[in-house]
Amino acid sequence: MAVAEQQPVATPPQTAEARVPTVIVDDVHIVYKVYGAGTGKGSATAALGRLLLRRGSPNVRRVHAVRGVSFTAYRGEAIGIIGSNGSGKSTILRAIAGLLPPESGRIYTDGQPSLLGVNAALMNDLTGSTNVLLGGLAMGMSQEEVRRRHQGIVDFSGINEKGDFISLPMRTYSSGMAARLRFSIAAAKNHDVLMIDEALATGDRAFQRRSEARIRELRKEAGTVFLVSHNNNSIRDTCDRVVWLEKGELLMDGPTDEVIKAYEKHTK
Ligand SMILES: Nc1ncnc2c1ncn2[C@@H]1O[C@H](COP(=O)(O)OP(=O)(O)OP(=O)(O)O)[C@@H](O)[C@H]1O
Repeated sequence: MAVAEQQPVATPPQTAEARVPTVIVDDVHIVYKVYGAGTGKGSATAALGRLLLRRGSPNVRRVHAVRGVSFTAYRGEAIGIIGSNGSGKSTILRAIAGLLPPESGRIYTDGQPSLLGVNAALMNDLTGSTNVLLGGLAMGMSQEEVRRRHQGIVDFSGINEKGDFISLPMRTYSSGMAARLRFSIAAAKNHDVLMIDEALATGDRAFQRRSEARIRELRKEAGTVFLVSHNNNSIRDTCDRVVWLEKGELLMDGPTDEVIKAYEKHTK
């Protein structure tokens, strides 16, 4: 329309130029398929019969864990992901990390997202020290770089505060100690997108403070940090934005205080 064409083109707000998207989650659905979940017989003969008749297994159960979730994360943001047990928080992180394919919808990422989960694989029979080396190499550091950063990583983890534990096998560590070492190895590198699943919950207050400070640094270095946690204080201290999932759906996405207030009201 002629009138519309004469309208001046609106200039985007200043901040829009500075905001670089790092992760775009667009109407994502994630479905787990659980095999052998039914009550039918699981015998080899029955399976062969199904193969011959070209029928699927009757025992596949579908768990629709994430339902139509959309949001965009920007460089320099720390985003908390909250919600009750089983609401889909870990699932969405695993999908952003590329470990789970969405059933439908799309996920775009800029740079390589790293998922630091409580289950991140370190070798239990190897010493903490060797795990620092292997973990550093696995993240793409050179041997020289890992050697240079080794002491810093050990100090950050606080593993040696009560004796020389770093030279003992990881299986001698408590779950909290192991989680602290995992976080310390991962946080030694600058990440484009770092996703942390509950790792902070296991450390003591001093370690939590160090981790929160490191997360702030990572953000300054232009990364994006996602933090899944049941600890609202951790989220408050670290994140400026929060995404609230419930039963796989996005209930709220906004400034930390607003979303946590609504969540606390909901859970009371
Ligand atoms: N490997 C799996 N196979 C089948 N279903 C799964 C699997 N992992 C998770 N689920 C289901 O997907 C849903 C979401 O689980 P998810 O672990 O993402 O939740 P969460 O919000 O991280 O929970 P929590 O706070 O307890 O860690 C749940 O219903 C769960 O039972």
